[in-house]
Amino acid sequence: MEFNLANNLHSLRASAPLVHNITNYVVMNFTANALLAIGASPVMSHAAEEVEDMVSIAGALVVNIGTLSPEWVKGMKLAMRKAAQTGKPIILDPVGAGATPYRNAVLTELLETAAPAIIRGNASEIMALAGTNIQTKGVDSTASSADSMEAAKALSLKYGSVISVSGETDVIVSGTQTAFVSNGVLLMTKITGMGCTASALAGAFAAVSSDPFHAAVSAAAAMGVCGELAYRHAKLPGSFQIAFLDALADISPAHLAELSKVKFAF
Ligand SMILES: Nc1ncnc2c1ncn2[C@@H]1O[C@H](COP(=O)(O)OP(=O)(O)O)[C@@H](O)[C@H]1O
Ligand SMILES: Cc1ncsc1CCOP(=O)(O)O
Ligand SMILES: [Mg+2]
Repeated sequence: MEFNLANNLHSLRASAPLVHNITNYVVMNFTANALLAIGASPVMSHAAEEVEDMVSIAGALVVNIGTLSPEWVKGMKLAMRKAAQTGKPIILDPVGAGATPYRNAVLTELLETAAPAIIRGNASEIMALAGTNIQTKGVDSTASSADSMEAAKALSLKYGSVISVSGETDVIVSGTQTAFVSNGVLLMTKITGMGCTASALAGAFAAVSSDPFHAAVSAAAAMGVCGELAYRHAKLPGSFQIAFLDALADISPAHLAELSKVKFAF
């Protein structure tokens, strides 16, 4: 299937998919607004009592371990199992992988529960998940996406997942296919939740696409292009965050495709 970014954004807006997020306290509001802005329908829900029902009516499940605790892990596992049973794509954001043994242990449990369609993280997180000896600095990366290529390939083969590594250039790996997205601005690293937003958008694109590789590339490109558009209006973090939401809502499918810098390697 040919990659068509404009069509992918058009499909997203045409069906406004419900995206079920089990995500962290820090970014809930921002990622919900980002999903609404691009044209999806977000719901944040983590209670074990309801996650199976919620994921059953959603188009995709985004699991983000940013502020995890044992009660939430129960909800994550139930939701992931149900998503796998009902054929809903799972997007896993391994926030802070490699920072603490608890995070690493929970990630092992989650990956044993169900294979994600897409794992989206920064380079340190992806390297930690692949077993490379690296210490993540809290939730921020200490490595570049180029350093993580081997780890991303190994993880993709191990879980059959698309691995999307963010950074100056986003690298998206699916088996033997790789894509490089070189959009974005450095200021994006100075606003909390930009990576989590990339994962949430991957959920929205995955909900409307049968190809998780194309969904992950679309999300990375939409993030980067909207970052560049926002930077035309706002050069400081507070105003940039708002301008970024505006860009997500304002961009047309054709304009997104025109400004994207995506390269594929096979
Ligand atoms: N140095 C950079 N230059 C341009 N864009 C970047 C840079 N670093 C990250 N980004 C973009 O910022 C977003 C968040 O990525 P990142 O900061 O790596 O994630 P996280 O917040 O999970 O650590 C992504 O869309 C990514 O492409
Ligand atoms: C700061 C912080 N602490 C726990 S989760 C979180 C948000 C991380 O968001 P992102 O990975 O998108 O920067
Ligand atoms: Mg992150």
